[in-house]
Amino acid sequence: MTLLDVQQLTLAYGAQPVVDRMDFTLAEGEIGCLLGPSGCGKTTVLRAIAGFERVRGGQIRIGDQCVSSTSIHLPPERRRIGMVFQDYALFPHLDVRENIAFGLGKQSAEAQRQRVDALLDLVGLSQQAQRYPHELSGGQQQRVALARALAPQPSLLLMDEPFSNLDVELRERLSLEVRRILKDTGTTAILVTHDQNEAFAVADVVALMHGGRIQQRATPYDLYHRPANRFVADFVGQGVLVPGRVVGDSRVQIPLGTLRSDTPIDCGPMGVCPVGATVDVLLRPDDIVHDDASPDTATVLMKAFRGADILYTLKLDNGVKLLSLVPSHHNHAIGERIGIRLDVDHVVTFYDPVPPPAPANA
Ligand SMILES: Nc1ncnc2c1ncn2[C@@H]1O[C@H](COP(=O)(O)OP(=O)(O)OP(=O)(O)O)[C@@H](O)[C@H]1O
Repeated sequence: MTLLDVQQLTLAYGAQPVVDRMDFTLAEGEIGCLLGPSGCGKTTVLRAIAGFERVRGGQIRIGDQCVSSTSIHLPPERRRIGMVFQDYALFPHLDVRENIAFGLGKQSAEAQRQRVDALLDLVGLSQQAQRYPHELSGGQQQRVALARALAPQPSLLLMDEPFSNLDVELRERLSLEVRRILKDTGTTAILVTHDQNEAFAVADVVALMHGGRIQQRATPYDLYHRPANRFVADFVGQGVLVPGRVVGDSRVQIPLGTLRSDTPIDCGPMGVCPVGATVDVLLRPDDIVHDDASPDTATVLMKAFRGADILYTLKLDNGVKLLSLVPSHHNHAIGERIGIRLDVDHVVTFYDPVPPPAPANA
């Protein structure tokens, strides 16, 4: 069942448009993510769903109720929404147990105690129940904030950059833990972040925003392996675009060989690309495999040590640059030639029509 249905949502601050006719849905129990560069409007969308911003067009439905449209605006406290913010926003004068119990006012003392005990157990803080926020680490404070938001069993949980105040290692651990907690409780949630690793760790489905629009809504896997356009390909993961020539319905030739796509090569308005068309082919660092036995070689231009792997920037003799992720025990010097071969699972091509040359005397 669809729990959140955002249709043709249009938002603006004064005369400044922020979001333009955005569609976004979430099924019950699904975790979505709004991902995108700073200023693309993620937080504004979240605030509109929470009821803190009025919409300029379109509508937002939660369950079977329209909560926002140009004529309807349900106040935030009537939307059954839980929120987790970047700065935790815990009450400093209440201990962990009291913070979590805060939104449970109408329940009996015994029901409250049982609910808080269950949540303390869920977020792994049963031993810290009597502590005050200043006596907790950042990660522990964020878990309290999550437990507090989940306590009244919201129909939808909104999380705005919840991990950005944490160090990288904790961010990774907590994001996996938050996903586990949301799945255990069957909570429908939206995460807002500009960090793709966080988006991939937490979400079932990611909407990548840019210029007030969703560029692609897809699973993390498809966003990486089947980017819909150049912006998505560039924002998500690393990679390079190399020139390719279409040599058949689903085959494209690039400097290191011929790739076979599982779908016909698309030339936009022209439909399936005719033989001879030129396209750009996306090559991810994991598409280029280091292989001493390969007849194809490239020169090491740069290298970035990443612990388990080294990310090499390579140059072919024809000047084309590539990225290759190689286990770090293959430690090559800059300027060295190394053997490489293609190992491409998903062929991603982009076609942009080349404008005809201007007449010489124009
Ligand atoms: N209260 C406001 N008044 C006017 N303009 C605003 C207001 N809040 C945000 N904006 C503008 O609206 C646009 C979208 O802002 P928003 O905070 O939604 O982006 P974001 O994608 O969440 O960015 P970030 O990742 O930096 O938080 C930006 O250009 C921002 O400057």
